[in-house]
Amino acid sequence: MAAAAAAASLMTGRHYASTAAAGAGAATSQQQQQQQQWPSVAGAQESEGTPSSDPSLPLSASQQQQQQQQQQQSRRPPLGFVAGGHDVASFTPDRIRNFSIIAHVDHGKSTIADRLMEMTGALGARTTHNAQYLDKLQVERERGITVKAQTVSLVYEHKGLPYLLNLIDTPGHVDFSYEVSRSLAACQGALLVVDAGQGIQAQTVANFFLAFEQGMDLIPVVNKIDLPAADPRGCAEQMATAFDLDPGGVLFTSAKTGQGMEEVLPAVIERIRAPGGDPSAPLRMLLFDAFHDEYRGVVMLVEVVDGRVEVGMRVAMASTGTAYEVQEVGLQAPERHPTGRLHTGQVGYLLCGIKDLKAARVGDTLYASPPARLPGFRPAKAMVFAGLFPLGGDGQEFESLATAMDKLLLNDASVVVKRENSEALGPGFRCGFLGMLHMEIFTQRLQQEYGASVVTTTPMVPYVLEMPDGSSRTLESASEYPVDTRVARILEPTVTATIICPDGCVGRLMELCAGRRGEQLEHSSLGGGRSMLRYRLPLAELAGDFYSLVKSRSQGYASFDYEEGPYRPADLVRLDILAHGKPVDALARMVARDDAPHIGRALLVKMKDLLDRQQFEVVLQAAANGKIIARETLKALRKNVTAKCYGGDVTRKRKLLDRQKEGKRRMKRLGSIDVPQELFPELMKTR
Ligand SMILES: Nc1nc2c(ncn2[C@@H]2O[C@H](COP(=O)(O)OP(=O)(O)OP(=O)(O)O)[C@@H](O)[C@H]2O)c(=O)[nH]1
Repeated sequence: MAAAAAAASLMTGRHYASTAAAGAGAATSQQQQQQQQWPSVAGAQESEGTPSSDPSLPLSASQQQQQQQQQQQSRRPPLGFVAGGHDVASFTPDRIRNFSIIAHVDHGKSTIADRLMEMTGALGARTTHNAQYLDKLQVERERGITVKAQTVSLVYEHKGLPYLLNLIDTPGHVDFSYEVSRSLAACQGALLVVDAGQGIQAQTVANFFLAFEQGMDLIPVVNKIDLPAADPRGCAEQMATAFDLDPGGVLFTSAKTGQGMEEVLPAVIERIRAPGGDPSAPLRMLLFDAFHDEYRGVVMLVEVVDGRVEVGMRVAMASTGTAYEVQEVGLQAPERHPTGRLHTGQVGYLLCGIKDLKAARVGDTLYASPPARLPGFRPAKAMVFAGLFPLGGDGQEFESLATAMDKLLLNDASVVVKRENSEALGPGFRCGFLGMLHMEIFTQRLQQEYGASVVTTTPMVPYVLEMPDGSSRTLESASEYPVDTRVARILEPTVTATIICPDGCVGRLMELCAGRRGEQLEHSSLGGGRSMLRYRLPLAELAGDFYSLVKSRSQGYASFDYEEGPYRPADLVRLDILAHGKPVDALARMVARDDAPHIGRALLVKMKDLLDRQQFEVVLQAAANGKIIARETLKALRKNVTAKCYGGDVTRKRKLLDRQKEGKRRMKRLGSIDVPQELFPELMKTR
């Protein structure tokens, strides 16, 4: 722990102050010199900016704020230096490690990241909340899952030498493996974490292969060894067998209690190779992530592959050739910490005052003079399409949705977007997502982070239509399926799904897959009471409640992952919902021919349920390829919401009417009928 105690924070002065004291014994003379210089920086600022005042008088709020700001500035190391007194230039590639943490969902990546930050002083005595620091997005905190990869730089002293460690926390869910592969491109190694109570899960296998394909150095970690049900040795053996790793090299940790955590960073330094790259070569940087800052424009996260970047330099994007002046550059530690420059092998942020959100393309190369382009990322392939429309139909709401989308797209480059016009919902966007969860998260982030109100239409997978003349085209929206023209064949995307579960659940999960048009490929035993099932399933069947059914049929013990499979012929029809005899384009969907009658009926019943506030009679019908297969009539109904308030209690009456008005504002006009916003997610779940 001596090394950990001597480790220094990069950023927060409070932490710097405490770690500097703790590490004073180990500090080098350069460090001490640097530490001594900082108070004089503060002193200079005080003498210039602060009017002298009587120290015995209480400070006003603005004076307190000013004092706090000055204290913060005074604790900050000068530009080019990081706390601990290290010049950023002293971190030559051999003293840098860029690593990631990969694991199945919930196996403890973010908690390990938090613990490492705490150990190196990057978090210090943080008390504000218990959620993981790197899970910054509201949606991440609410759902307790990581959606975006995050980056943080740590300084850690090992065998008397300071190292700059760049840690990238990654998401675990299958829908976000695109984020994982992007983060891995900026790393040379990873901690492969497994929960000691659960062992290897489907996403552990998928992430292992992602890292393995990129030739990364892997450190196996068995986490949560404090759990009563933990089987650390068994898990280590599983990892050694499944991934052909040395069982002696497995680390055992509890990120919760801190047990074994002191071995992690020394292992990172000793077992993960330093970044390659040539410090004397012309500058080349890989842009591996970006996000929008309201005041500073586009913030780019980069790995300096060769050379060095400095404030004032001009850098150009390889894809467009557009050049920008570097305004600020620094490390994420975990907040932005300007250093004035970044050297070969370092991972940090870059501000160039870019306002055009489309100018920074993740995966692009940035250079100072044209060198060879770095390999980018494989383009993300959209597997689920859905329409996104503003809740209100006016042009202003559309514009604000468009702006919100641009900002979010910068931070989530995996979404494919094009403009769409719906007869029922007006102007909006057709978006392609990596999966269902990805779609949900994207819309939730639009609402939470950018205040956009959106209506999402029923998601659809991309079908291929083969026409009798031999031509073919991709269908991304069911309303575009030609019911009047003969289609020779419809091909649908499939996936190869892997389910790992306790032996006792196999029967129930097989039944679930068979009911979803699944074809069994493999059923094998993994030993220790666990089985592996592999199925070919139509991707469309994974929409809706599939994940939750896998979980409920295995009491939460099964894990599920999939990879893309081939396209297969399918017998499908276009299912339309008609209001007053007119198809509502936003509600069209493709379904298996045999399922059309019961899905059509279920949709009408659900709509009738949700639409009971209409003020005139509405005829609802379902049609399969243009042929009516079900019908429901919604009687005109005017609820007198104030009926209960006889006796003339005006305030109560007004409250009720206000609530009714509020309800109306959340309505969306679909052709001639008003529907509540909840209609769309409810219909999505119906099958
Ligand atoms: N008992 C115990 N619980 C732990 C340990 N590490 C993490 N946890 C808990 O496990 C849960 C999941 O931890 P996270 O760190 O969010 O897991 P994650 O892998 O980052 O999850 P995703 O980001 O969603 O993939 C949380 O409730 C943690 O408090 C540990 O060592 N012991």
